[in-house]
Amino acid sequence: MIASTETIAALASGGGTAAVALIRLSGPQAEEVADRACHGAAGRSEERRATRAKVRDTEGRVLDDVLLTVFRGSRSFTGEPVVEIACHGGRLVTRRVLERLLECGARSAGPGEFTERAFLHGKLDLTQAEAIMDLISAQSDLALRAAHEQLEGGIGREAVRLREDLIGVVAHLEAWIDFPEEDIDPDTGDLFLSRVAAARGGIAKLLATAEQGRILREGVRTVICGRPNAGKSSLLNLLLGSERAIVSDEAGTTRDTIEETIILDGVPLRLVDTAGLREEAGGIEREGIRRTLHEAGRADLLLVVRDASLPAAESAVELPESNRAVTVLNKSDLGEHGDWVGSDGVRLSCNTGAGLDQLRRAIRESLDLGEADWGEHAVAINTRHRDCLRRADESLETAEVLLESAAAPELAALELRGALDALGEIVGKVDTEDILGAIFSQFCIGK
Ligand SMILES: Nc1nc2c(ncn2[C@@H]2O[C@H](COP(=O)(O)OP(=O)(O)OP(=O)(O)O)[C@@H](O)[C@H]2O)c(=O)[nH]1
Ligand SMILES: [K+]
Ligand SMILES: [Mg+2]
Repeated sequence: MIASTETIAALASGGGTAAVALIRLSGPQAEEVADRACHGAAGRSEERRATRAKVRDTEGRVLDDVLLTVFRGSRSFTGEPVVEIACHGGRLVTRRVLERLLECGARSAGPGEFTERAFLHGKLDLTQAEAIMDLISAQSDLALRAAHEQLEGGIGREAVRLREDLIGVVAHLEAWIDFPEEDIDPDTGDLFLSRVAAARGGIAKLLATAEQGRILREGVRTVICGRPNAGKSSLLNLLLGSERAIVSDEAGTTRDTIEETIILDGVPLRLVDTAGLREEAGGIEREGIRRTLHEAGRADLLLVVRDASLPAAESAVELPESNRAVTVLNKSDLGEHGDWVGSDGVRLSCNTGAGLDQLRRAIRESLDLGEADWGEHAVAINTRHRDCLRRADESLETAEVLLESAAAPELAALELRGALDALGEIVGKVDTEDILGAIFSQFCIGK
């Protein structure tokens, strides 16, 4: 545990005008600082009980009437003394109260400093600290749920469990290297291998949630593309429920990409309307088409819109390969051209809205993102976790090869330690103490 010497202060609530704002003080002098600003009110107040007080300037004039809550000892969010001050939420009044606290001995907190202190005091692991950010920035109910599960330690626990299993393996292997005369089971080699394989299985499971994690945090990049006048902008507007993009019967209306986010069954979709694709375009339109192809190339999902009242050849488009694409056969209200009979695709009319439910279902199915599919693993890793897990897995893979050949157990042990470090990074812990602890408790070597 690391004791901070400075007391930090910052506005914990949003910066706009509101009825109430929350200012947080944290550090060894939190109570003294509040007492100086409020003439002893913090010291007189009961712990974890909101108490009325007045914040006063140097001349004793009242700056604001506030509610103080004092958290003594380590029973606080940061794990150190904290005073929370609920003041009136005007911009000027919050600024004056905060300035007064700085005059009384606090310093301005840096970004994330309260959470960092909570981590340093062992109140949170790194994944939980990250979950706080996810929680605040969640755009959908599903993202919120994932953030809550991560905050409750879902990912951290799994990383710690994997790591503890491996600590046992390293301890065993190192004991075997250091004390070859000790009784070693002839099956030990196989046992090592099976435990490493089990750890890799656990890592693979977590890694499999990376894509979901990205989608929850960033949304599904959904690019609407097709020939001019197929009804792409009409589709964007229909999905949004507002007339965001210009719709007209003039081919080439949309020149630049337009982006908007919708939530579909708890999953954010970042919809991108694009310029229609056609060969004969020139000038600005050609630049628009270049952008369309660029967007299509980095899409998670393509919505390929075709005017089904026309012959198929008139709405054909060449697009980058995509494993996720939904074909929309638009303008179904005009009657379907014979070319389309029996072909796949969602029949839709942007004019009447007929087929919208089917389209929503088709999108959901193409993404495997139904709420039910997520039930078991609402926790989804972020890119930092993914990088740590990949490194851990690479080390384990090398260790497996070394263990199989039984040629260099020292190198295998080194690789395993590399994996432990990478897993430890996920929760923010890297040390060797626990390996030593495991050796002594399990093997009684010193006897
Ligand atoms: N009848 C009918 N007309 C539609 C439907 N959807 C779009 N339209 C019409 O088709 C024309 C083109 O629609 P847009 O949404 O501008 O088409 P777009 O694909 O965005 O066209 P560009 O931006 O020029 O590439 C407009 O006149 C729309 O009113 C539909 O479902 N039925
Ligand atoms: K158009
Ligand atoms: Mg358009």
